[in-house]
Amino acid sequence: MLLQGKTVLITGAAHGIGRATAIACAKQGADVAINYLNEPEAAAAVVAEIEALGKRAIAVKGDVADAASAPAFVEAAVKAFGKIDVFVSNAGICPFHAFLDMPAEILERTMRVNLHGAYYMVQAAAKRMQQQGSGGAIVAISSISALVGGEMQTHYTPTKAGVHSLMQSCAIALGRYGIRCNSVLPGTIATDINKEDLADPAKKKYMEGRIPLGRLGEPDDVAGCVVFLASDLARYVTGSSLLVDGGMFVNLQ
Ligand SMILES: NC(=O)C1=CN([C@@H]2O[C@H](COP(=O)(O)OP(=O)(O)OC[C@H]3O[C@@H](n4cnc5c(N)ncnc54)[C@H](O)[C@@H]3O)[C@@H](O)[C@H]2O)C=CC1
Ligand SMILES: C[C@H](O)[C@@H]1OC(=O)[C@H](O)[C@@H]1O
Repeated sequence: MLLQGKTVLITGAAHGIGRATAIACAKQGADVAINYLNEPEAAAAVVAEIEALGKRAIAVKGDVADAASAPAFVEAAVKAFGKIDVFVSNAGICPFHAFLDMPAEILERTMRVNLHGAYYMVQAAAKRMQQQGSGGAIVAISSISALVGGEMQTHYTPTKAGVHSLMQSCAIALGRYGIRCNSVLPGTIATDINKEDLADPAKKKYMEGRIPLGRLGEPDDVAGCVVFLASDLARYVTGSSLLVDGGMFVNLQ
């Protein structure tokens, strides 16, 4: 088991990639604390699924855009499990919208959730890891969108570039404490975040056609890569990023 005896915290883990990662970590022996925004039933179902695997789990409500939610999440996990070993910053939104008439509130909310939220959470987790004195692993879910643009994502892609950059800088700031920081860059993974966008069959077919492996990603495709970066198999990996996109990025022609 790659995470036996570890405590893992994951933001935005009631659904999608966060949920799959929470369950994958438990399957590898971890106790798991999940943060959720406003889906108490879905969060409770994740907790139940982890407990059925014989591991401990808690769900903590909080909006990652609220700076106070970060220390509250970390404290709740420490109270339940005594320590934290791995932190996964996953919560994110992508309300597709055109650039020229982008409402300020959509821009600002996207920045606050995706970038400020990641910053507050990673900082709170790192503080605790530094106090514990036994290192740790931080993995942030960035995106292929850190590297390429999106017409309806002008507010979103900069946040994902920011998260990727945050991990690079944190790798330097936290390396002396044995805390590794890496990012995962998913391509197009079928989840609630893009359900509406991919409901258009032409758009879905176009996206699939751009992927050499021939299919959209599934949350579990990303979860396995997070487990790897969180585990001691990746003990000399920090400041790095892992594209998990079925080859979409390299498919020019
Ligand atoms: N699905 C995809 O194609 C890709 C997703 N990503 C990233 O993966 C991460 C997870 O997204 P998915 O699982 O795809 O979508 P999802 O919509 O299934 O999950 C996102 C989760 O974040 C939570 N969340 C949203 N705002 C929050 C807030 N303010 N505080 C706490 N939780 C909040 C939601 O409640 C939800 O449970 C996001 O950061 C997204 O940007 C990156 C690349 C591709
Ligand atoms: C939500 C989009 O389908 C998804 O999000 C990302 O980060 C990828 O770039 C995809 O565009």
